[in-house]
Amino acid sequence: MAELVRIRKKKLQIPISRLRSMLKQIEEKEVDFEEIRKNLDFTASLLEAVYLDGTRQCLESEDDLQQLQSDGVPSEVTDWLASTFTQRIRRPLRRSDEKPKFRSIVHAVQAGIFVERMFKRAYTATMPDQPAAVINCLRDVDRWSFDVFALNSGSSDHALQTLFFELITRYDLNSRFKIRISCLTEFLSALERGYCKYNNPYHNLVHAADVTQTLHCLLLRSGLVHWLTELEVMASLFAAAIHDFEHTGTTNNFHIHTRSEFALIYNDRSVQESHHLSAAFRLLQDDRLNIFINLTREEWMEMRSLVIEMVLATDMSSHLIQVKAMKSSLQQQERIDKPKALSLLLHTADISHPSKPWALHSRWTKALMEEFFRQEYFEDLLNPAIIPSLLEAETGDSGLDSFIT
Ligand SMILES: Nc1ncnc2c1ncn2[C@@H]1O[C@@H]2COP(=O)(O)O[C@H]2[C@H]1O
Ligand SMILES: [Zn+2]
Repeated sequence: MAELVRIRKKKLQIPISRLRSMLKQIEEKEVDFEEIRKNLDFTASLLEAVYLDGTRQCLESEDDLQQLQSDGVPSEVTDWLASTFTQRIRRPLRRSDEKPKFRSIVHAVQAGIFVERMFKRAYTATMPDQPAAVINCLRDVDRWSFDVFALNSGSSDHALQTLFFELITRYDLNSRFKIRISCLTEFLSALERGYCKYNNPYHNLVHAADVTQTLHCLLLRSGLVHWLTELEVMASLFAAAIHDFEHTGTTNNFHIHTRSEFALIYNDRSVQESHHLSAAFRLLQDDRLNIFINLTREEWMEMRSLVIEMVLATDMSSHLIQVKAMKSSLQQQERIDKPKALSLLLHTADISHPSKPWALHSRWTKALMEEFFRQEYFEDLLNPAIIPSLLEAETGDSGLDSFIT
């Protein structure tokens, strides 16, 4: 966008200076009509070109919406797609300050040493007291086909703790950031409790573990990990682990339309994502849970900013914008903005299950369908036309509170 503005400004410089020169001629009463005619002609054609260019840009962004529409697709579906994958009714996220770009030579050298150290630790980081089933599962932690459900059963419903612990140890981030094991354990227990708060079939600690492992796999297999500092790897894993913390099992649109407490707090903007971030960072306010207590102020600021950007980008309504921005950066061979690349990677991991082996994908799909159906049930409950009859049929009373627990 900044590039477009720059090109447009440059294009307009010549006609602006010609207009100024004509004004000067008129002011000085030294009018050369032929020159003025030529200058006006030139200025008009340039303005027309800029106008057409602007119109084309607008039409191109409309294309994204049109891609979602096709004959035979019910309007409810296209509406849902548009409200889920675009920000049609919302203002685009405001870009924060210029973000750091890809690394300097010093960072590259540091990263090389870091990755080498990580590979030396592979498969040795598992806690000695872990059950054999867990150790077995973790052997596949670098694979796309990693079975997070098996890890969850093997670890007695502690997939997130187990996986995060394993990855942090493997990348040696606990040493780098002086994270005490007891603090990490306390933090991870609190994190898991938050994921259990609403008893969601899909948005639970297994999903968080899945997304964290998938992000690790993407970083490793794409080689991107070589381009990241330890702080960026830490931020990425942390962002993945917290990205759906205390998810209510309902969508942002549900919050907005029911005028929920969260929608009111976050002014209808990325309602859930804002809450996941806020609630997870709130955990760190307690020193006993603050795994980043030993970071310098600068490290903390960088970490927090990156995590916020990444988690906000998991809002599905920024999907098309993100994909389009990355495509255009790649086409124009621009330098890739690191936080943008990491955000897209986290978003990719978040919606990756359809590309996983069938057994995993079908299990995720069933869980998600179940969650969507529950939401529909709540929607019916909140529909004034349905509430009385439904409540009488189900509970015999007419109080909503006793129903939604
Ligand atoms: N296979 C799928 N089909 C439709 N929606 C999906 C699918 N997988 C994930 N999602 C949605 O994509 C969202 C990505 O962010 P969340 O994990 O918060 O919630 C996820 C689901 O609501
Ligand atoms: Zn998610």
